[in-house]
Amino acid sequence: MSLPENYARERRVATLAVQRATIYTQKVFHSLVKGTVSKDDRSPVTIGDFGAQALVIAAIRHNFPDDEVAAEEESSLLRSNPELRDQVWKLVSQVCLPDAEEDSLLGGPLKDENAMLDAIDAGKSTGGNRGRIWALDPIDGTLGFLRGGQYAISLGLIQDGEVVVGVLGCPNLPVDKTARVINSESDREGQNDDGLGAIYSAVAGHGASIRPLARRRGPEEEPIQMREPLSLSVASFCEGVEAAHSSHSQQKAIAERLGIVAPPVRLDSAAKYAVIARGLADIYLRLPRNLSYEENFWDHAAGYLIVKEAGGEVTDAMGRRVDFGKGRTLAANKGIVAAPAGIHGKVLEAVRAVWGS
Ligand SMILES: Nc1ncnc2c1ncn2[C@@H]1O[C@H](COP(=O)(O)OS(=O)(=O)O)[C@@H](OP(=O)(O)O)[C@H]1O
Ligand SMILES: [Mg+2]
Ligand SMILES: [Mg+2]
Ligand SMILES: [Mg+2]
Repeated sequence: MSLPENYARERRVATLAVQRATIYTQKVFHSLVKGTVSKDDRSPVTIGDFGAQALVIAAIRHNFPDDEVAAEEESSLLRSNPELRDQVWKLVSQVCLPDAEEDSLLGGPLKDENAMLDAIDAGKSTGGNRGRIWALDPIDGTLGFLRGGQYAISLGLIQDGEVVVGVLGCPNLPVDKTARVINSESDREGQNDDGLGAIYSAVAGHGASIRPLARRRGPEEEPIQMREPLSLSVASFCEGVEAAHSSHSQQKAIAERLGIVAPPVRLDSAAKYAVIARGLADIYLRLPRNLSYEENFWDHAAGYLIVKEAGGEVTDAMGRRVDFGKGRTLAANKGIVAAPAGIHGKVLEAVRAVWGS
């Protein structure tokens, strides 16, 4: 089989599929704000996850019918709950891209509820290190999504165990690299939402780029590059919000050891990868508190490639290469350390001193 040189078609389809799914999740979020969807239970998350997964997988299957997809959700809850299913379908059936030609590239609207359920269930690949497998998280950072903070639609193409295409839709990240990163609805006060929403993408060996989410037509892609901080004393790091997912105290000790003085930027989801790739912060630390936890590979595939292609290095917390060919989880790895290539070694030394033993 001859390999496509730069995966241009894969990147284009993935970017548009992620754009369509973000339009959908924003619709869900607004119906949540308006009160048409209740915030008390998990339904907004569920409606968001299921619909976004259906929209992305339908687009992939339309364009690459021989590829496998491994995605977070499956449809049994929707099949047994007609009311929820109707809510999802009502929103899914309204979503299209602003540009008709681009929308038809994705296969146009989904046909009916059954097509939606089938698309959701086409995400059951078990992963592995052979062939082409798309890893999809339809909403990563579900808690951030609910809060009106950061969440991401994360889509990566893994070929023979290597990530070759990565796309991250980040509806609540600024396009402008000097803007503030919000992480809740209340952070937005006084801020103009117009500049929010970016899609990051990367192809192995071909760099990473950003484009605004809301652009109507044309590429408007801009290459991105990480900052190489002149000294660690001016660097900043980002970490997750949930103290159960990573050790804030150990991450603080590592930052102190490195001479980092700025407080951590805390945000949910794979948007953390986008934030360092864009130069809004420098280092992403995810040191597990629970050593038996295996990271889902869809939480990392896209972000990993975007950071690498923006000039970064990404390993696990023990300095090992991140292995995406082990199934639906990163079974051979623990935690994540992502930093500009020039300082990654130093960061790892500090991680080893504080955590490695
Ligand atoms: N115990 C534990 N340790 C590490 N990671 C876990 C754990 N439990 C869940 N998850 C996964 O975390 C995903 C959300 O990651 P975040 O980076 O947004 O979380 S955090 O902000 O760091 O707290 C989240 O993804 P989503 O479910 O898509 O939101 C989970 O896949
Ligand atoms: Mg996730
Ligand atoms: Mg998810
Ligand atoms: Mg989840």
